[in-house]
Amino acid sequence: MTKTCSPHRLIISGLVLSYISLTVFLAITNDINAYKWKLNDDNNYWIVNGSILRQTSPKYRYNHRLPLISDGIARKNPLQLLLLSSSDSRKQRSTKKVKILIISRRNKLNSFAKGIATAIEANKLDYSITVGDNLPQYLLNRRHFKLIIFDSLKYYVNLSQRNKLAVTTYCKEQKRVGILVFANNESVHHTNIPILSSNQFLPDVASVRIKSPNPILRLTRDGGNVTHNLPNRPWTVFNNYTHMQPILYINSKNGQQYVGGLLDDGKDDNIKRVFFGNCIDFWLIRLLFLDAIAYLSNGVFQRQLSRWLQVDVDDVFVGKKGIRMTDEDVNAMLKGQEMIRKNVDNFKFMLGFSGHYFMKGLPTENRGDIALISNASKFWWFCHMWKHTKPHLFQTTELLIADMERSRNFATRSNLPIVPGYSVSPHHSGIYPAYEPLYNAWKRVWNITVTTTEEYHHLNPAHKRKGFIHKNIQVLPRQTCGLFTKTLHFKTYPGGIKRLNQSIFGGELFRTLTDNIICIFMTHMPNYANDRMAIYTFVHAIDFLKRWTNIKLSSAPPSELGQSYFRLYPDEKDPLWLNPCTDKRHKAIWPFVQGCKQLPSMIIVGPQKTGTTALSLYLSLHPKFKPNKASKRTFEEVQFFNDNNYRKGLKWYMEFFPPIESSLVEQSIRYFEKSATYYDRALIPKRMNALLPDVDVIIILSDPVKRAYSWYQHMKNHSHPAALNYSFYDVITNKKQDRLIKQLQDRCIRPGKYVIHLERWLDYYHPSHVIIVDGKQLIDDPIQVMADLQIKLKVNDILDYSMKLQFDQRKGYYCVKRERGRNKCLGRSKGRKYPPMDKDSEMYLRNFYRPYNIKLKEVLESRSLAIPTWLKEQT
Ligand SMILES: Nc1ncnc2c1ncn2[C@@H]1O[C@H](COP(=O)(O)OS(=O)(=O)O)[C@@H](OP(=O)(O)O)[C@H]1O
Repeated sequence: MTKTCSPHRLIISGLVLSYISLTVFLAITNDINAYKWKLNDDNNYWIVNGSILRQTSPKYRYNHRLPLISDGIARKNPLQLLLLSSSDSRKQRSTKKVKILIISRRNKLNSFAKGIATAIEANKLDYSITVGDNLPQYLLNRRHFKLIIFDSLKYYVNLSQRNKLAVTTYCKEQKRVGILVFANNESVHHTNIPILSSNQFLPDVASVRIKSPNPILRLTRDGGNVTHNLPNRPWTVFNNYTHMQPILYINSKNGQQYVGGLLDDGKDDNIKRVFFGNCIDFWLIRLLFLDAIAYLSNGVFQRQLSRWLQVDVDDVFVGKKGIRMTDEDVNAMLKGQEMIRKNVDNFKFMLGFSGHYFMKGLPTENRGDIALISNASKFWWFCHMWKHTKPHLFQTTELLIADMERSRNFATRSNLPIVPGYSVSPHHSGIYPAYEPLYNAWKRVWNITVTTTEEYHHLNPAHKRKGFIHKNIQVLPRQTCGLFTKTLHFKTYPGGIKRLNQSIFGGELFRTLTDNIICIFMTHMPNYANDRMAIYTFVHAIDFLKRWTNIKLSSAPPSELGQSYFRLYPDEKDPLWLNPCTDKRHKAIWPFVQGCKQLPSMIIVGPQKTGTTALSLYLSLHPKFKPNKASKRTFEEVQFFNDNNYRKGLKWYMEFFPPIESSLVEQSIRYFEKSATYYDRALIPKRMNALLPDVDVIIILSDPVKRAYSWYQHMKNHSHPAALNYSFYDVITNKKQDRLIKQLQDRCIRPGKYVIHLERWLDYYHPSHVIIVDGKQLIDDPIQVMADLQIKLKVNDILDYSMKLQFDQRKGYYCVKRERGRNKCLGRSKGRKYPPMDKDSEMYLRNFYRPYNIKLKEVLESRSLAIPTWLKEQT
């Protein structure tokens, strides 16, 4: 959990004044004004609701009757009910395939368009982005956009007739697709949209105010005049409009009022539009943006108003003497908690403890430890490591378990009300990248079902953090509130208190609270001691949120949050294993770094029955190529990226590629594996690319008709009941719903729809990493295939395979030459003898595959990939 921020020393008095004035200026509730924050080290007393609170040391007492947090809380909590019944959650699910289209004036990567994209992503919605040169062509056949955003007002009003027609036709035909337009420091004097004109209004802005009520307001609430954190860019104001209504007013310093946001409710042409006169980096526009996208998409992109808040206070006993909590700090924390509870139903701080450090501070701080235990029932508690040791550093799982058991004994002795099933790990160690012993020990000692991390997929960017489930433990994304273990005093806050206030009052923290339905923050004990910055931060952030939004905040036990999170985002359940060696932070919390440098650099992905075993054998004859270690557990193939093995985690895969002796490393030996089922499984290109983005993907394409028949024969040989009882023709043409026949039919036919699967691979791999091998040529002339393949694999020492392979009359295939005796051929299950395919089946399948093959040739051609001879002949 420890993160360091190097604090800057600033002059405290000015800061104090500025932050007090800001607080007062924002007219935050009486409670907050009454609460006295500790502003410097000398001023360490507290005023709550007007009176100084200095509680005498509470007696250290054990309360044996303190219960575990019971299901009762969960039952009372509205979360589950709401998520089950909410139309918002249904919409969340249904937005999976629908998207927002951003049409950008300049290029896709300009920072303004990126800002819009980030806001969309942070709200877990999908988008596409185009530069919009040829909109009719772009919009053709793309029916999934429910909203169009222009990042430039000027570009929008000056669209060519052709592009404009394409956009308006699309909006009308796709039924009620709205348009959102941002002015980005631009004025529009002569516009070909008669109802709108604007001129430039330079930055003399005193305040901004929402027009309330107005039809788009839902999440946003009119909080009054905004005078802080105003945008640096000049406003575009709209000065001549008809049939539209203002939604945002700008007040200049000389007292004039202008319109900075407009709504066209679509009465004229059935297309709703919203215009913003400034950019999304102004917090109020970003907030209104969320309402605008909901309004303009007729609710498709509307998100629920409920949010769930969890604030973890990690390491409550861990900390150097002098920065730990005193009993007064504990009282202040309880008071702060009371304030938060007024706005957040069921809220309690969630305290994480490492028992070893209990009572190891200064005398006043030890009284703080006692106060925490005495008030244990007023908080939620979660277990942590006994000495705060990173789990991946334990030598054995037994030692890890023993450490956790010590923690559990401490909790039992101290009667801590442990929240069921929740824990976190020091420095995120073992959660991601997943360290299996941690998952196993957690299950065994604490029956953990939920944890959190900031590290999945990476720490940054924060808005892309996701959740996943591993070994039945739900891992939820955790957010940052801007406070770290070493953030102790306002005066040394990095960037000064101004920076913290910016984050609270509309900035990063405010965005995090508005964007995330479930917000889990990690703070640390010293944030509640010293200047008590955490209380300041959360009380103000929540108050500001209440003032400017209609969001309803509640808290619920983590087990509830876990279930709800994956109900909202079922797509996130499956983890994605990335290479820990490519992220400095991950590398530091992963004990097997040697292994992650040692993964395959080429993979034969299939499809099945195209000659994958033969190709794998040929590759292994090359002195530079090494196949994965054989394993009895997996027979011939590793199949890591398929569901069952993938769930075993990365370490499991790495064991197939043991470290190569150093002499061989110098010769740059390359590992490879072949798993023929990879080719046609939907999730595999994504999973493989996440772990092995630079791997060479080798795909063998043979005539799909013959491939289908080969599979049928294979299954017959394995006594599949449908293959034994039905002819090939019956199986491939069967329309009945018999499960076994359907299953066999599917495996005969589906992999051969090559183009469908290939396009998925090409979504994740550049064609320069995709190598197509002609399956027929692999049978007829493997020596030439291997010569070409070595060139594609950029091998320096080309092996002449005529030295290694020769045709074997008995087998009817090429086999490996041996110095003495018979050739080494593949086993009986490869190159089987079976009767030729019947004509009806062949004709049926030829017709069936024709359109797929035509498309396959087009795709291969368009990516300059090799076209197999059999495909050229058939199309
Ligand atoms: N040298 C050599 N020896 C034997 N067989 C060869 C060889 N080269 C290619 N083939 C063709 O490979 C087919 C088996 O394909 P796979 O190895 O990909 O099958 S599997 O998916 O791994 O089960 C196999 O299919 P069947 O003829 O149906 O057995 C062969 O057509």
